[in-house]
Amino acid sequence: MSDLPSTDVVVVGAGVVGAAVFHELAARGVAVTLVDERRGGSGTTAWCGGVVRCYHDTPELTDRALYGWRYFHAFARHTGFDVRFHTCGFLYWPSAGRAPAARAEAARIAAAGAPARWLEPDEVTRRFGTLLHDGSAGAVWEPESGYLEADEVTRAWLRAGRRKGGRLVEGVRVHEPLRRGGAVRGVRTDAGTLLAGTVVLATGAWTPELLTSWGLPHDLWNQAIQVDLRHPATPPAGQPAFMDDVHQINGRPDPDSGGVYVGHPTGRRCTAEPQRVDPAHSRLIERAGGRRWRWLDGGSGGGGLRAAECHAPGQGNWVRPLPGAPGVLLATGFNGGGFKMAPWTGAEVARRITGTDVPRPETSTDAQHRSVS
Ligand SMILES: NCCCC(=O)O
Repeated sequence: MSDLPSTDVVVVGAGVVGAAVFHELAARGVAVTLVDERRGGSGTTAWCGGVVRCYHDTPELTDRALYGWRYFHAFARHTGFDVRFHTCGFLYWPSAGRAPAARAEAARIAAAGAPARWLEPDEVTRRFGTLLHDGSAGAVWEPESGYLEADEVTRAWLRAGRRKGGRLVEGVRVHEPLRRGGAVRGVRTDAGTLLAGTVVLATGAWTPELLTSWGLPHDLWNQAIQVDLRHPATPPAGQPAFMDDVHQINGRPDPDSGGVYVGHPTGRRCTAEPQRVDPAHSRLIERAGGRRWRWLDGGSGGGGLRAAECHAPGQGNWVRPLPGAPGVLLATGFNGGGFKMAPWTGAEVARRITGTDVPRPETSTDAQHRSVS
């Protein structure tokens, strides 16, 4: 007996990744049900900075991110809903010794149709010098990258997925897998059983404890992330989103408040529950960030976020079957970068379930994106 209507695919977790998978499957005519114990988008996604950039240290991850970059630039065409892509630009400083590889990867990104190029140190200083303390290293510059509001994107995917026939079940907890003949064929929930051909776990930071409670071995873990909202004395005009492997900081502007989000890795393992901002870590953020950005000298703090990210070994990005649990697909372990990978994840899950490739998303402005400003 099924207490919720049976479905081809049940997706567990209505964060940004689960919502992307839900929409992609529904758009492709798959009967899909998305279940979350909370309102969709109200978990870790509610705290997500929504940065979308192309550059990564490996071509495989860059290509996945490029897929997302193109998709987000054509979000309305894919979903029917308009969500603004804030193209504040993205600046990436590689760690010492990686500059030649970063320069080559920027050229590869540009050849793939997304504006990106290597800026020599004097050009970094010329463009961003009023903002910088340390502009001495070269950097990758992506003028058409930036961020989207993750909660808006998630709710748009959920609405679009429902309009395309997907079923969204919020406020219902998934307890355990339903096993039939050696495979997982659904889940038991607060609302009864839900039979499904495939179970997709898009459970983010809840994945490690979920798998442990299901008795399934895994090597995923959660790491605490802290990102502070800083309010410079003078709002920094022209502030790009950034990732800095020299000083170990990342962030993006927040025009609504005139501030800038700045994060610095905590390196600490944690449970899935959101935490309060740790003032000791805020001091580390201020110190590390102040080595790069001049505006961190003055100004004030304005809160921030401290939450858990699900990490996987190696380069992460686990969109794959779960060993020992036929019928289960994992879509997690993005090591903090799940937002920009969500479109690729939706396409990859759809490919694995339907056995067909998903065409690369084209933006209406692909051609004009070939030249770098
Ligand atoms: N956790 C923030 C990472 C952002 C990014 O990967 O671009």
